[in-house]
Amino acid sequence: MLAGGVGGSRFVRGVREECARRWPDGEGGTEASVTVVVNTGDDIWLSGVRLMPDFDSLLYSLAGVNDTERGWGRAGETERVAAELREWGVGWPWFTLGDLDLGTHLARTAWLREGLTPSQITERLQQRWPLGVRLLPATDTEVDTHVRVADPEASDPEASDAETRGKREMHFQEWWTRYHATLPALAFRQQNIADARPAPGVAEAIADADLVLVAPSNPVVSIGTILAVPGMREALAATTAPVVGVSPIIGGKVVRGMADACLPAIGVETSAEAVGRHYGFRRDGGLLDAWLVDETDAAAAGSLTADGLLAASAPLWMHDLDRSADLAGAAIDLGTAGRSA
Ligand SMILES: C[C@H](OP(=O)(O)O)C(=O)O
Repeated sequence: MLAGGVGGSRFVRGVREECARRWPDGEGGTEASVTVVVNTGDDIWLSGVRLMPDFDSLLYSLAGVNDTERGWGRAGETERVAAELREWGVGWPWFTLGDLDLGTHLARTAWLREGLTPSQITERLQQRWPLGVRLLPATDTEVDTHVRVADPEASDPEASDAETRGKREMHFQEWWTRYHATLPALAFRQQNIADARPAPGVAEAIADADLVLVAPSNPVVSIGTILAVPGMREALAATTAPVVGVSPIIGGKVVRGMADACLPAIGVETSAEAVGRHYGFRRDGGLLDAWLVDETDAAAAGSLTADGLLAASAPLWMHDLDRSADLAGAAIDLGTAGRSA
């Protein structure tokens, strides 16, 4: 499965639940083996520590130690260290690091300093709780996403170059957290992306899969970053497993997050059909064998089907674990249909 952290967590928990329903192993787990290839484009160095927000969201959520009310971070979190950092003028005052969360970042940074790779570290972090799925970072290379934004205040009177006037670039986390994606995004750029390779185990997991699911995550900064890693698209094109995507857009609106602020930068409309066509179908050299949209977007599925593509509709709202599992079941069924088609 390919996933980001927010929509990704809910969907992955649904997949784990649905696998336990369909293929129980008698101990409350499942015989199915689920591997999640996690977006690393949101990662950042901040206050001297390495953050991997999507990986940590998945880790905390699958472990059941996440803050379900805020939708991010650890349950029972305190912010004493963040208050001290603010006094020292270290880090970003608008980006609060919780104390428990900082423990994870400190451990990760200590292991990085010891020479471990991000995939070795994520493996270590997963040993603390039985997650029931395996999480792999998409790549071990630091591919932090930067956003080029339109900002009239960035006008540098000295700048003679129309290309740079009224524009500036910032880390994705600053755009997302400080500006809540309100500065119009012109482009997204992942640092070092040309030198990146899929992390160890990623290409093998895709090659050996019976089914590949694309979570209803942000198509630009989460799934888009995973797909931008050189070698990833080739691995997905080569697998014999059906690739089934789930739309992150319902009725022309984002389910959560701010994908609608990202899609215009890549010239894609905020609609279930447009995102499906943007991923493209394997028949035409794209990503998908099948695309799952919400029932309210049944017309989009009809329009894709009329073009000879496999698409279906099902309830996509993941209000609770049961509904997330039902959605995962619909995606698995669509994959089975894709395989026999
Ligand atoms: C909702 C979506 O979640 P993610 O891509 O982190 O899974 C997003 O943040 O736009």
